[in-house]
Amino acid sequence: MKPVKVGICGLGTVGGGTFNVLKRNAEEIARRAGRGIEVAQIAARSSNPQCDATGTPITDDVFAVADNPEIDIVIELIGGYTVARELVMRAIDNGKHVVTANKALIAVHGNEIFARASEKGVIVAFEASVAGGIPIIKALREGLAGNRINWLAGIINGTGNFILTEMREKGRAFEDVLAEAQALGYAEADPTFDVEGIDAAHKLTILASIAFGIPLQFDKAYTEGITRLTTADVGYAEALGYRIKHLGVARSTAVGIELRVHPTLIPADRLIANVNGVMNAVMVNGDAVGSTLYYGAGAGMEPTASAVVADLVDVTRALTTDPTNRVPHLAFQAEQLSDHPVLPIGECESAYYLRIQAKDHPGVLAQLASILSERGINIESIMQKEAEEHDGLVPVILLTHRVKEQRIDDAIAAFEALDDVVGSVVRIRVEQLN
Ligand SMILES: NC(=O)C1=CN([C@@H]2O[C@H](COP(=O)(O)OP(=O)(O)OC[C@H]3O[C@@H](n4cnc5c(N)ncnc54)[C@H](O)[C@@H]3O)[C@@H](O)[C@H]2O)C=CC1
Ligand SMILES: N[C@@H](CC=O)C(=O)O
Ligand code: NA
Repeated sequence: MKPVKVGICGLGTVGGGTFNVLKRNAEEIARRAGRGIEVAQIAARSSNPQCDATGTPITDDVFAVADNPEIDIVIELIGGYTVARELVMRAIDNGKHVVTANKALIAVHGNEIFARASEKGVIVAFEASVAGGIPIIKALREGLAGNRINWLAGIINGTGNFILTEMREKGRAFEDVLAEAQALGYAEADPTFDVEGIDAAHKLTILASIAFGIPLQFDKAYTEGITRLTTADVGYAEALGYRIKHLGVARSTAVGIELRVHPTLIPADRLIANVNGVMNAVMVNGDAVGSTLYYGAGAGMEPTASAVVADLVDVTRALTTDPTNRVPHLAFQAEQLSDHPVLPIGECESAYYLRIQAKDHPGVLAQLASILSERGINIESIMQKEAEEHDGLVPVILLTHRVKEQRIDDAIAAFEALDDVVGSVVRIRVEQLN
């Protein structure tokens, strides 16, 4: 059988990795796909020193790939929402299948893209868009298809986890580690997407749709990054037996779906609390299977290429078998997506770590405790440190039981109104992830 012809758009970290893996493992890949996969054209603005593409036709126009009648599958690896969207739509309109690593594109324009792909009878595959090399989309769509998914929680930004790990283990400065993550090809073109949680929110949006059968709703995701975390809070969390990780959490409740990305305290003995560096991990809890955990490299040249190539193999197989019997884009049949609402953050429930800077006066603790008890918030533990010599302020650290976020917001406002409390209260969510 003749090889499937693919075009790579964007020859950066992931594009270069994809070319290299396709070339190095060509024989193995053809044995799995049932036919060869040949890169017939590349669109790139410049060459990539980590990838020798000599002999493959190169253009600087990505639309030339989408319009190339020889090409069966367009691989979008340029990133961004604008040109990438036009490119993918053009490829679909031309009847081509698409493989992309672009979570921003899928989270924001996926509903439109999938509708057009279904109309045209083509596949859009995006395994590399979430958690890099971990086959989490395949696991959710296929491996867990018998379950009602209760919740999922993941470390889904490699750059952010790399920064937190290096800061905690080696005391390195934030900016210094971020620059290294960029040099290693982990970071987004705009690294504020990584450190402000936007990239993780893109990925969480995709996972939640596949887990719960809801349309993609990135605009409803609550997003908080890692830039406001302090080493003091990392230390206090450890003293209480927790690690702080940047998590994406999606939970199905009777009234709606929680969709939130934020730093989170996790008990230090959980496997996911020990996922370090660029590694990602996603826990998925299903009613039949219980809790499961998926772990692997969340970013980088070849780990991400691994997922891109797996999608190419899937599409190639689908081309040679019954094209009407495909796994739906969001795991549920398009006409079966549910309108179960995504909840505003105030309606979401979790436990909380609170750090309050209090004046060293008797009775402060009693005031704090009564504010919580008046609002029906139970205290799990309380820790009061020595007064800091330079300002005489006492850090008071409280862990609460689970409660709706709006009640904690209300308690924090009452704390901050006390004469004996100075500055803003630090609030970090806590998840047990059992
Ligand atoms: N780097 C990583 O570890 C991962 C990246 N991704 C996603 O993969 C995509 C690509 O990311 P990277 O390879 O890291 O980015 P990159 O910046 O290394 O590569 C993108 C390449 O596309 C080229 N490009 C951009 N616009 C173009 C245009 N209009 N015409 C021709 N070439 C164009 C750029 O010159 C660059 O060489 C993004 O959507 C990113 O979010 C997903 C998972 C992991
Ligand atoms: N910038 C992203 C790349 C992979 O999706 C990350 O750091 O996780
Ligand atoms: Na993946």
